[in-house]
Amino acid sequence: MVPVERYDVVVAGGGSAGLTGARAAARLGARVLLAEVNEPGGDCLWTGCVPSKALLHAAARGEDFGAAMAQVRRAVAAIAPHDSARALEAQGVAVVRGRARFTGPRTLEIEGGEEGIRRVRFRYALIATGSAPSLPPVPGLAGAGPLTSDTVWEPAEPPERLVVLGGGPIGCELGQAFARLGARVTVAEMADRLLPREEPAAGELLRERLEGEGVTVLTGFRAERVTAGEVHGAGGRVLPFGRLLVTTGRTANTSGLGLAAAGVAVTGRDGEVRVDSRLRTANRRIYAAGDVTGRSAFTHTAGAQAAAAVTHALLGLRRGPDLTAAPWVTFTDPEVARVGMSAAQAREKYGERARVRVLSHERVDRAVADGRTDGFATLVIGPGGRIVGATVVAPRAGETIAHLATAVRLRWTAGEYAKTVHPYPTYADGPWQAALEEVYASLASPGTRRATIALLALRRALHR
Ligand SMILES: Cc1cc2nc3c(=O)[nH]c(=O)nc-3n(C[C@H](O)[C@H](O)[C@H](O)COP(=O)(O)OP(=O)(O)OC[C@H]3O[C@@H](n4cnc5c(N)ncnc54)[C@H](O)[C@@H]3O)c2cc1C
Ligand SMILES: NC(=O)c1ccc[n+]([C@@H]2O[C@H](COP(=O)([O-])OP(=O)(O)OC[C@H]3O[C@@H](n4cnc5c(N)ncnc54)[C@H](O)[C@@H]3O)[C@@H](O)[C@H]2O)c1
Repeated sequence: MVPVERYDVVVAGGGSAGLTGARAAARLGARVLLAEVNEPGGDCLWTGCVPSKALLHAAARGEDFGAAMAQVRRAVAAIAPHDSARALEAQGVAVVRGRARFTGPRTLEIEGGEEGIRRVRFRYALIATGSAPSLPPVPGLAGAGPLTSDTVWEPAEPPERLVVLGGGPIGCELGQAFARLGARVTVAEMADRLLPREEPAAGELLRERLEGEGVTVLTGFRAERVTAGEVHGAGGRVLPFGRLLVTTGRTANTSGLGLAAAGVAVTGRDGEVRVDSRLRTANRRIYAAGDVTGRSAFTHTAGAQAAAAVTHALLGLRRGPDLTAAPWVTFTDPEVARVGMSAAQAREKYGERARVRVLSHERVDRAVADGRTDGFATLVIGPGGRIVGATVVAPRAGETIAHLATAVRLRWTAGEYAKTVHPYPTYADGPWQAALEEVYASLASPGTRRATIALLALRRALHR
């Protein structure tokens, strides 16, 4: 009979959410066990953020394919020790290699570790099992041996005639990187533009940039079937390919987790773990964070959710993460960075009370000096003049968006944002100038103008 071990917190999955959740629980003094089926690190480290950013960096430097792949391996190897079982154990987290499966509302089993099956009883559990690439139900697609973001890191040479199906963040980042590394790339997107969740101008600008680099971009392309070496789209469009890379979305990892035994509900549509605003599942002792919830698609938001979930479970503190002000970045060249609402979302929510300021980077001296005036900054302003969203498209836009995230979180007005003097010449000057324009526009309103003219006249009389 296998003895039952007892822990305050058991974490299933050692990716961005699980690592942060386990460390946070250990820091609070809890007995924590982390179960991970592979090496800890998750998608971000092994097949996601880290390799894709390393690949983009190597591609931007004009390295050859072999050198770029070596850079990918170096980056992963340099970061892996920080997420390793050994590092976690040193931080007070017990780690077991194996697959976790709930056997009841307060128990789970971990199978596959060196010690065979482990039986565990928990006070709280955190489901952090992430997501996996999903293939759309296109006849012939699975049989064509498509690459995904899980497997694209294997080729020794640039894939010849690469068709990337899906022009979201993964498709655009990898499509640009592989094109710069010498592959002939087509990106085929179902929507009418690339990055359809972002400001329309961002997708259009990226399209121009990619086409300028020799990538073929097809929008409004819905794949209907795949035959030997060809993707057939609606309207008779045919795309020949050497390799296919499918980047059309991801599915939550919930199968085989024993969720029914644990009383954890999943959403009907996509099978994600259903959570409330405190990240609690239908079983109040079990929380979930990260991609598996469908409410987070980024490493930083996964970590924020996991830390909030563990704090709530162990200390009862109601500190849900405020993801309305969590920024995100697509690391193409130029980068597309966003926080909060798009212009369209704000107009839908606030109607006439929404205002949008767009500043072309032709007016940002740093962009002029760099010869990179193709970008722009958008400030989305809601009721009371508050900044409710922003987009920056530029080199290193991800750095610029961080300050705007503070503005959105603290509900600053454009005037308050403009009070922080920004360094010159930087790309951060773009949103700052956009905020200043908003301030100048309010100064030009008839009421304010009358008041300043009256004050001027008074001061003239006093100081002749
Ligand atoms: C190509 C690509 C690029 C990306 N770039 C970025 C980026 O630049 N910035 C960004 O913020 N995000 C990026 N992302 C998204 C980011 O990687 C994910 O949002 C993040 O990894 C999600 O973290 P997670 O903890 O929810 O899941 P994961 O990191 O996937 O971790 C889940 C872990 O659970 C384990 N697991 C699954 N089932 C079980 C089980 N039953 N028992 C035990 N363990 C289990 C898995 O092995 C895995 O290690 C990118 C993703 C991809 C694919
Ligand atoms: N830099 C980052 O932070 C980063 C980078 C990569 C991925 N991610 C995250 O990972 C998640 C997954 O990314 P993704 O790009 O795979 O998914 P996604 O859902 O963001 O984009 C998939 C794209 O594929 C298109 N599509 C769907 N079915 C199609 C079909 N049959 N034919 C053609 N196009 C089709 C969609 O319209 C969409 O634009 C996202 O939520 C993303 O935010 C983040």
